Amino acid sequence: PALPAPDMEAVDQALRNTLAAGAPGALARISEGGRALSATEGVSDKVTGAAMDTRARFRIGSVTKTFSTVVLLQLVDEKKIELDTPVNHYLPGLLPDDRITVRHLLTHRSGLSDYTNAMFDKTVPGFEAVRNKVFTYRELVDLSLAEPRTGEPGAAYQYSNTNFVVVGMLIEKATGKPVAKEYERRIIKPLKLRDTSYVHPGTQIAGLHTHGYLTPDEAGAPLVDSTEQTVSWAQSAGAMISSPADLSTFMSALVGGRLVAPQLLDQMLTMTPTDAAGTRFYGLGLRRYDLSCGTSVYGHTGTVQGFYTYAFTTRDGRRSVTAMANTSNRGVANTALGATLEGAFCGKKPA
Ligand SMILES: C[C@@H](NC(=O)[C@@H](C)NC(=O)CCCC[C@H](NC(=O)C[NH3+])C(=O)[O-])C(=O)O
Repeated sequence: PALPAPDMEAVDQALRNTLAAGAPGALARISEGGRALSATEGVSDKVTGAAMDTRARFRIGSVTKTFSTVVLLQLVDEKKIELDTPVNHYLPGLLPDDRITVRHLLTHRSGLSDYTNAMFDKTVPGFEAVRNKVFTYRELVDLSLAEPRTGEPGAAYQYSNTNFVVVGMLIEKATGKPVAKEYERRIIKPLKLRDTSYVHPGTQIAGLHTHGYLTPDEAGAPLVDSTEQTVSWAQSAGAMISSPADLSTFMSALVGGRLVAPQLLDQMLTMTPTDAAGTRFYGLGLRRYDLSCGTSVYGHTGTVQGFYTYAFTTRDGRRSVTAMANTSNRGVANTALGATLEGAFCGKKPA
């Protein structure tokens, strides 16, 4: 069934609400049938006053997890990795439990704790301590293994960046190549994603880009320009750079079967609920949101210092939406910005 036309007034109101909540800027870009509708509010650079621009690049945070999942599932299709094989079979001795499988990583059911909770317990000091640091994958995994596990393998969904750091290790072990090369040749080149790159440990966002501003824990404290960082604390769990158009191209190509084999896409789309209301789900490195109008959308969210992103598409990939606010922390952006999805996919609310 055709979707109702996007309600751009509602989308823009959601952006204005995001600014009222403290974001310097916010944007939404809706692509459908080769056309794009855009909405922007506020500034992408607090110093120059440059306006938010849907052509600009930015840090996509955990949307990176879906890119990493695509690469891993291509390796599964090539019989280099099996989903239900223990991780320690490929990376001997890495994890303290031989029962943790590759699938547990992609579904956040490994029980491995998320080292970023302690790392960023104090938001700005935590960020300043790591923004120029370069970690090895092993160092990040060791941070996690120093903490108690959150549960038995396979027992429950518990979001953890550690899972996708291990996914990066699996990709590099199976291919003998850095993940940057695998993203490039398996996704970025084939889809011609000209604004998408993985430049870890570089700290710059090349070309036209949005500045990100981290909101401190202390109410009223000045925002911190967090645009430049290595994102080495996240890497294959969150260090990708992209643009609204590229993310929409990626998400619609994914659900359209252009990136992973059909039976593996089916597994990626096999969801378990992650919220009490039963409207939020997680599959393999992919979220599903069930919107108020009954439409299910698929994609991922991303939180990296100074940037909050939603990148979602319909099941048939016909309509894709990228929304982004250039601040993060204290839920400043999430809720208000999330309302863009309702306007973009559900159209005008019934009177
Ligand atoms: C949940 C989210 N995950 C991600 O995008 C990953 C890469 N980011 C995080 O885990 C947040 C790290 C702290 C950010 C910092 N927060 C703090 O420092 C809190 N003390 C910030 O808000 O910028 C997702 O999937 O949407």
